[in-house]
Amino acid sequence: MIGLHKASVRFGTRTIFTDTSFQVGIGESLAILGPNGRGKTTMLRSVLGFQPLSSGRRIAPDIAGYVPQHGASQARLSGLEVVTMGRARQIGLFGQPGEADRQAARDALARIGAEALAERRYDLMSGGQRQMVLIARAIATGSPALVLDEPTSALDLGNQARTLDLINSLRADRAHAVLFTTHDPNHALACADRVLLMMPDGEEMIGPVEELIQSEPLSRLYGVAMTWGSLTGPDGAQRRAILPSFSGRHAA
Ligand SMILES: Nc1ncnc2c1ncn2[C@@H]1O[C@H](COP(=O)(O)OP(=O)(O)OP(=O)(O)O)[C@@H](O)[C@H]1O
Repeated sequence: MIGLHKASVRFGTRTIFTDTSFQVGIGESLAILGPNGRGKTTMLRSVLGFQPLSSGRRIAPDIAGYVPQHGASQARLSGLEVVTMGRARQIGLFGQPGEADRQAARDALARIGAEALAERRYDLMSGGQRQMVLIARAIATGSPALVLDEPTSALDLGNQARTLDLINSLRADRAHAVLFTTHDPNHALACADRVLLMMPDGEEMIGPVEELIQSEPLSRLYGVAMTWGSLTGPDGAQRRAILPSFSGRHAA
């Protein structure tokens, strides 16, 4: 279980959120959406205990798997070594990673289809490659709570699909609670059970994906008209996607 209980964060006179409560249970995923600078990262950092609360409390296990928005480069470590760092709790303060830790790290890379990054230098990787390694590091922690800050922001479309599939498989395995932020409402449709909308006026709305991923609240959220479009999936089935008004402009 991961979340906040009547939590508030203020920076000086500026309130980011007030009296916010939500809980994500095992087997569930919750997506946070909101405009730039509204406070999504601050909310994740509050859940993780990195951001002190002005009031209220957080609900989280001792260790959570965390994928930050930007992965700082770490000198001369391989992808596998960075993922193995996720095993810190199992390794202990003065311990050395063993074969079981390295295998858990390899398994985590394989789970996201990033085995090829194991032997590459992390500090020389692209932003998207680092993001894949950090997702694997979060999985390798073995924590039941995963907190991902815009996990698909630097990824190409194939890796976005793999990451959304991964989040789906994590909630389907009934062993993880997943909390993530995104700027793409279709990613919430793809792999979230509930969403928390951080509205521009300071209000927060929380509810099932089917209720809140809708034209009216999303148009208010972003200040851009949002409409449904229909498309045919690879299996021939009809699907719906929610799109901003600029979609398809100048398309043939
Ligand atoms: N430690 C801090 N002290 C003061 N202000 C801060 C601090 N951390 C964040 N902020 C401010 O709080 C606001 C929310 O920032 P945050 O990074 O949480 O937004 P966000 O919704 O994740 O944005 P984006 O979508 O652009 O990533 C911003 O205006 C930011 O400058």
